[in-house]
Amino acid sequence: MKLNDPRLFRQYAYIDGKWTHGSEGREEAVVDPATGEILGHCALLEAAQITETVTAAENAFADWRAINVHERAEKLNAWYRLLHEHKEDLALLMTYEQGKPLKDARGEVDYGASFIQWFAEEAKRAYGVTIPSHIPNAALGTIKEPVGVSAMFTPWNFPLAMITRKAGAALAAGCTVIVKPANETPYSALALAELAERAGIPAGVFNVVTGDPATVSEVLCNDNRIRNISFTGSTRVGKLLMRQSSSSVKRMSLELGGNAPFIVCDDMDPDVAAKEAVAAKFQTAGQDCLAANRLFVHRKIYDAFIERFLVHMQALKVGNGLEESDIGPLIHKRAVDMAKGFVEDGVSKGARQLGGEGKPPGENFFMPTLLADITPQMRVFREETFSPVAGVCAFDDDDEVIRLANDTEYGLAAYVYTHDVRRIWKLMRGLEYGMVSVNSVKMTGAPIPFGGVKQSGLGREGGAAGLDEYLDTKYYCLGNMPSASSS
Ligand SMILES: NC(=O)c1ccc[n+]([C@@H]2O[C@H](COP(=O)([O-])OP(=O)(O)OC[C@H]3O[C@@H](n4cnc5c(N)ncnc54)[C@H](O)[C@@H]3O)[C@@H](O)[C@H]2O)c1
Ligand SMILES: N[C@@H](CC=O)C(=O)O
Repeated sequence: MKLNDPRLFRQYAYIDGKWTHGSEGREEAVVDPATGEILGHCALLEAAQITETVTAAENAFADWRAINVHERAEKLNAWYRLLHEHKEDLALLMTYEQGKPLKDARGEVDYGASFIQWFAEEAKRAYGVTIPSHIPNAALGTIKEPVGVSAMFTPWNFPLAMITRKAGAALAAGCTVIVKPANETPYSALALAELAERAGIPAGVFNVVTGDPATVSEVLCNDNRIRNISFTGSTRVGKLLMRQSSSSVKRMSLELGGNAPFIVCDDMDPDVAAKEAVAAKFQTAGQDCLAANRLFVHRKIYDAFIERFLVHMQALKVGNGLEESDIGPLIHKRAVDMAKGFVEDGVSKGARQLGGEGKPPGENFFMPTLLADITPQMRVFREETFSPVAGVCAFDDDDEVIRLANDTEYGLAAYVYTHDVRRIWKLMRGLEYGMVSVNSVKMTGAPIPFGGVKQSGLGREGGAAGLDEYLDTKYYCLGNMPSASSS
């Protein structure tokens, strides 16, 4: 891996401003999912080292929260600028460890950096309120205070932006942070630590620990000094962290799985809708919580839509992310086997397999596939495929499609395509999802409250709500105050 700035490639954990290996010398290989080559290693820290990290973050908290918010914002803005300055290296690191095409990796660096800048500004407006008093001669109000040391578990599909969306908010609010990146993609996180240090973020404020996920989560979830746990990943692991954290009653933000419906009404041009559906499905090889998993298309345009979808899907180039491809590898062989399982299950229950031809360019690649005529009995309908496998079925009216789309335990994001304003309103209100995007594939960004309902998660990331996840509201009552009136 040839970086312009080789110091961005770090293989040790970053604790209290120091680069640290595991105290027992244990480490794990990090593999390029496109080629299977070993890129390097990451340290497997021992439980005692995780506890020491909490101590460092706890010690740093008093000073960090006390810094004037404008000064904190200055440091965060310096970090933001460094991400842009090193965009090419960060994108390259990401493509090597995650596999996504370089153009998408560059997009993620921009996306990730935008959270840091946005929260640096938003923290200046973390206002409390004054409350007209019901108590004679009292002054009532609220102030916002940082919750304390915050631990973050982040996924391999967006190795940089899922860190900055959490850490940008937490640091801006005055919290200190411990990030545990996915073992598949530690290098983006460690490069962020290197840049945080260069930006002047003090030792102990931003820490990156690597290690066995179960060991790290056991320590962090049970430590009383950790006041907030934020996780992005599978619903299965989210539930595990909730259980582990219950002993110490922590704040929790969970961004879990999605099973996004993509609804196309009969007033749409099938080609336009199909092109958008392909864009909403195949980014990051379908390993995206926002990926359009189930396509619901009005029966009148169903066949035409499928025909155009296949044309756009088959135009996508599958290959190594370093070689101008559109679809890179899946994260590991297990994910390829999962994708095959969805196809086999659907076909065995009557779905038509469309696409998927051609020889994959490597063991971890999967050719984009559409399963037509899917039913709620199939796994592709019920589960998030997290792969380039999509399912499509026809619907006849709006009530039916709302029922079908809501027939899932998930509720993260939904897409609606129609120009009929009455249908837009009906579908938008009827869909049990945290986010509904109408006639647009792009819906995310720093200012929006990203998050789900049902088993897709708790809390919001991004926007003012994202900052609030890291702030406690303190109510004050100043009694017996000299007052011009009783309020
Ligand atoms: N929402 C997302 O952005 C997102 C991201 C990654 C994976 N996923 C989900 O994961 C599934 C497939 O990925 P997978 O096989 O790697 O899933 P997984 O559930 O085994 O792992 C998901 C992530 O959780 C972490 N993890 C596992 N055990 C943990 C623990 N005890 N404590 C803390 N973190 C732990 C892993 O390091 C990994 O990064 C997909 O179907 C998808 O639903 C979702
Ligand atoms: N694509 C999502 C991340 C989920 O996997 C986002 O934009 O935040």
